Amino acid sequence: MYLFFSSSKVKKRNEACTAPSGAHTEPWTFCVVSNDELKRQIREIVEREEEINYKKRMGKRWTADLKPLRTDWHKDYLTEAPYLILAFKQEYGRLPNGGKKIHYYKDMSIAIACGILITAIQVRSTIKQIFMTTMRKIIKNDSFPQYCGLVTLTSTPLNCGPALRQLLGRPANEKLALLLPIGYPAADATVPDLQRKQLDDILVEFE
Ligand SMILES: N[C@@H](Cc1ccc(O)c(I)c1)C(=O)O
Repeated sequence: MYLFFSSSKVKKRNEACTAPSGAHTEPWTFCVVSNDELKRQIREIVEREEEINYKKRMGKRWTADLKPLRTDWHKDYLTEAPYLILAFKQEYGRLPNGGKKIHYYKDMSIAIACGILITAIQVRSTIKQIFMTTMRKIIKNDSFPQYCGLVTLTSTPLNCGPALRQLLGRPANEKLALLLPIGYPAADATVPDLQRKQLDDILVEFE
C-alpha cells in the first residue's frame, strides 16, 4: 500500500499487499494516520522514549554510532508529515472459529512488505522528478519548480511499540515493526551524505 496525492485527494493503492508471505498468511496491518491530534500523541510517545534512549538507555557506543546521521530525540517530522504509516507485524492471526492461526516467517514477510512499500514511494518520487526535470528543459524555464516527489524515512521507534499499539486500538497480536512518515520534503530539507558500499563489496558471483 502506498499513498499519493492528486490535487487534494489521497489515493490509496495496494502495493505492500502484493508481498509474498509465509504460507500466504499476510501477517501485517498498516495504519495510516493523518489525524493531527493522533500524530501529536504519537510524537509525544516517541519523543518521550527516544529522549531516554539517547540520554541513558542505549549507552555511549549507540549514540556514537548514530552521530554521523545527526538524529536525536526530537521528532518534528511526526507532526509535520501529512501521513504516518505504522506497519504492524501480526504475531498470529485469527481463525473463523476464534482460535489462533499460526503465522509463518513473520519477520521476513513484514520486511518484504515494507520494502515493497518503500520502493513504491521512491519509484513514484523518481518518476515525478524525471517528469519535472524534463518539463524544465522543454519549457526552458528554470523557475519551473524543482519538484521532488514523496519521500519517507524508515523510522524505528525504540520501546514505543506497546504504547503506540494501544493508542491506535490495535490488538495484542500486533507488534509495531516500522513507522514511515510520508510527505514532500521541505524546501530547506537536508540529507546526510552517506556513501554506499561498492558493488564488489556486496556481490559474490559464482559463474
Ligand atoms: N530509533 C532512533 C534511533 C536510530 C535512528 C537511526 C538509526 O539508524 C538507528 I540503528 C537508530 C531514532 O529514530 O532516533
